This record gives sequence, C-alpha cells and structure tokens, in this order.
Amino acid sequence: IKKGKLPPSPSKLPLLGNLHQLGAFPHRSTWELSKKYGPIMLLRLGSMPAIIVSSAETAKEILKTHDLECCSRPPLTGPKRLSYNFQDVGFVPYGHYYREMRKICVTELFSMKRVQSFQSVRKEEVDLLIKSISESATPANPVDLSKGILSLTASIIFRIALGKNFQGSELDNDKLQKLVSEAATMLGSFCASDFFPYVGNMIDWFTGFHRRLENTFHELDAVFQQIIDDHFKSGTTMHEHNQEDIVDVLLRMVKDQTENGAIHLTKDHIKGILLDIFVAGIDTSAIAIIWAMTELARKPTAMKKAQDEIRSCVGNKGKVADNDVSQLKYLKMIIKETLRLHPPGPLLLPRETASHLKIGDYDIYPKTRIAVNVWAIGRDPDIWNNPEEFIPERFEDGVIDLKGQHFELLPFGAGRRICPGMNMGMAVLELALANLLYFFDWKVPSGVEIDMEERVTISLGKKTALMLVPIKYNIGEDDEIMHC
Ligand code: HEM
Repeated sequence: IKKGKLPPSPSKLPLLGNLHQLGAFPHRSTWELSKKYGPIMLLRLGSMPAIIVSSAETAKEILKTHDLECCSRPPLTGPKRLSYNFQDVGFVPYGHYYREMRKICVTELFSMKRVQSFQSVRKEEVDLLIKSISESATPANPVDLSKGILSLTASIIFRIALGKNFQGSELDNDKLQKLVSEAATMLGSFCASDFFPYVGNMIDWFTGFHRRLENTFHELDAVFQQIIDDHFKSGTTMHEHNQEDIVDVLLRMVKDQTENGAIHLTKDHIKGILLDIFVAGIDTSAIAIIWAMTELARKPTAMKKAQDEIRSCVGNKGKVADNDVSQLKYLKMIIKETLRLHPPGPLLLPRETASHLKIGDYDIYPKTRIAVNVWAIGRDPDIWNNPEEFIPERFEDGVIDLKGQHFELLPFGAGRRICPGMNMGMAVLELALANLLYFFDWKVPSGVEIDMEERVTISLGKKTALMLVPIKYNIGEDDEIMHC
C-alpha cells in the first residue's frame, strides 16, 4: 500500500474503480467530477491509477515543473500494435529512442523550412476545394463542408507525407481516409487489457476488439508497404514538383544511417511515423476548421468582421496567399477562440509518470496515468469571462499564444511532448479558413439549427456534418487593398 497523501478521489466500485463514471465523453464527465474533487484528482480506472488535471496551475505543474517525470506514455494495446510496437514518436514511452526520433521530427520532418516547402501543395489543394464549392454553389444548395474540409486536410497530408494524392487511383483518397479514420477509432476505443491486466485480454478477444485491431493493422501495413515500394521504384526525382516528401526523407535516413545519431532506422519506423502523421495530422486540422466555421455560422457578426478584414486586406487579388495570412489579426483570434472551446485533443494524449513526484501536498506515484483536461481549462470561469460564449475579441491584446507557454490555452499541449506538427497544422488551418471566408458568404440553410454534438475518437470532432449554403462573393475590379 502506497503511503503519503493522495489527491482526492470519488468513491469507487469494486473492480471497476471509477471506470463507470467516465461515460462516452470523458472530457465532460471528468470536468463535472473536478468541480467536486478539485483540479487534481485521482481516479482508479479498473486497476490503473490515473490523475486528471483540470486547472491552468496544475497543468503547469505537470507539463512544465514536472515535465520530465510526466512525459512518458502508457504502453496501451491499440497504440502498441498500430505503431509497430512503439516504433513511432507519438505513442512511444519516453527514453533514448524517443528523444532521437523527436529530434528527427523537429529538425527534419516538421521543421519551419519543411512547412514552407509545402506552400504550393496547400495552395493547390485549397484552390481545388474553393473550385468545387464554387461549382456547386447555388442559393438553394447547402454543401457538406465537413466532407470537403476533411478531404482537403487528407489530400494535403497525403501529398506532404507520400508525395501524391490518391484521387482516382486504385487506392483512392476515400479508402485511405476511411482506413485512417478506423485507426483513429481503434486508438480511442475502450480496450479492457489497458485497465484489467489479467482478464482484460480475454475480454478483448470476446468483444472482438483484438480481431478488429488486427484487421486495421494488416490493412494499414499493406498500404504502407505499397507506398514504400512505390518510392523505391520511382526514386525522389519522379515526385511532384521534384520535391522530397516525408517518406523520401525517412528512406534517405534508412539508407544513410550515419545521419540518425544513435538509432537504427528501419522500414517499420517509417510505417510507425506514417501512422502518427495520418492520425495526428488529418483529423485534428479538419476538426479545427469545421468547428471554426460552425461557430462563425452561429455568430454572423464575427463571420462578417473576419470577412471584412480578409477582403479589405486581400482586395481583388483573387485569393488569399500564405503571406497575407500574417496580417489577419482577427482570423488568428478566431482560431484561438475555436481551439479554446473545441481543442481537437481535449485530454491531450495520455501520459504516464516515470517516478514519484509531489504536486503541492499530494504524492503521485510512478506508472500513474495522466490526463490533462485542456477542454475543461478552456472553460474555467476563473480564467475566462462567459466561458461558453464564442468571443474572439477576448484575444485582442495578443498576449496569449498557442505555443505551450500559456497554460490556460493548450490545444497543442506543452513541454517535451508538445505537438511537433503545430506549424504544419496552423498553416493549413489559417489558409483554408481565410480562403473559405474570402470567396463566400455563408448562410445556415433556412429552418435548420446547427447542432453542436461531439464525436469522440482519438480526437473530438463535430458529430454531424456541417451543411452551409455558400454564396459567392463578388470580387470586384475596384475592391481595393485597404490596409495590408
Ligand atoms: C490543429 C492541428 C493539430 C492539433 C490541435 C494537434 C494537437 C496535438 C496534441 C494535443 C498532441 C499531444 C500533446 C501532448 O501529449 O502533450 C499532439 C501530438 C502530436 N502531434 Fe499534433 N496536432 C495538430 C496537428 C498535427 C499535425 C499536422 C501533425 C503532423 C503532420 C501532428 C503530429 C503530432 C505528433 C507526431 C504528436 C506526438 C508528439 C509526441 O508525443 O512527442 N499534429 N498534437
């Protein structure tokens, strides 16, 4: 029995502990519990201890003061299988391999230079989305924006990672997107082995979890293998725009092992990283754009203000480019406000303590799981006025940024495990939103009330499709550039 003072806990059931209290929306249920038990509470999930952190101060303790003790990941069943036994970066427990792999991600795969080098990919794909919406835009015809936005972010990530988009080929984008979505569902699904070490495995065979996980793994593996084989066949110079994609970079590193410091990279590492990029990069950016458009559709004054800013900045140039975006202050406030209310990873990715630590008076023991409820922190009435309301102006003074230094707003996490794809994600988010708002006025179909229901997988999206009516904005010859 552990000695010391433990954080407060709700009462538990035998065997289940507090598992039954999580429900379908753990970010909401733990938020409710935290109102009674405080910003750091201890739950027992089956036989696993877990602390839930729900205030900016306690998040800072975990993600900054005690980051080193708290930056491992629990070895969960779904992530373990799909990441080729943790040969990735996002799910692997902390250690030497993680540090080396993270270095490769930050300096090679997702660096600012790399983000800039994919500028033309983002532009072409956003142009295609705008074109397809323009073609179907009539005053009576709502478009499925969720579908369009998801295929935009999927196409961008496929092209960045693999050098091409699969539209029209045997493995088309929709098929690959469905496979990625199944992987995200498996990563977010209940898996008994993760809570009941002895009997859990049997339960997972009985419920079909293992079979479904194996199927997903084998289908993804076949795709990854085909992608790698294709890269070997074609060589880098055959790709679009003669540009190195992420698989090229990794294959180059596999060939020239001296580049990788102390780790030996194999094809399974490439596959593990591809898994991370697909599940971490496609849905998250799409979800954020969809929620932003949803909130703006519900708040026409904010939509109009954003459009006025964009249109007066861009004038009759005919599209918003990457370099216009830096001027769009209100758009940036909209993005912060969207990520405050709808962080795509509401509890971040699960962490695990590597050693004993103390937070205030409380003792936290090794191998305790940690969830940081950034969704609840974004709604904390001690930090935010009218927390449930969408008010982009609250970020007017520009003090709070998204880089993990302001613990009241942590959609990308903080500390050693902060999202390494933040710049990549933000570049897509800003460009897509700016163009959607520049080219169209958006109306809610008459008689429809936009619903805000959520859908939980490994991320938190909008459950039902966002259907809006696009009305083409007339970009006149005399639309002058006002203040860019
Ligand atoms: C709006 C877009 C995005 C959001 C909101 C987001 C959010 C997050 C969050 C909350 C985490 C967990 C941080 C933690 O555990 O403390 C994370 C991790 C990660 N993200 Fe993102 N992400 C986005 C886009 C991307 C993109 C575009 C990529 C890659 C192309 C990416 C790659 C990763 C990876 C590899 C990790 C694991 C990092 C690690 O464990 O060291 N993300 N992201």
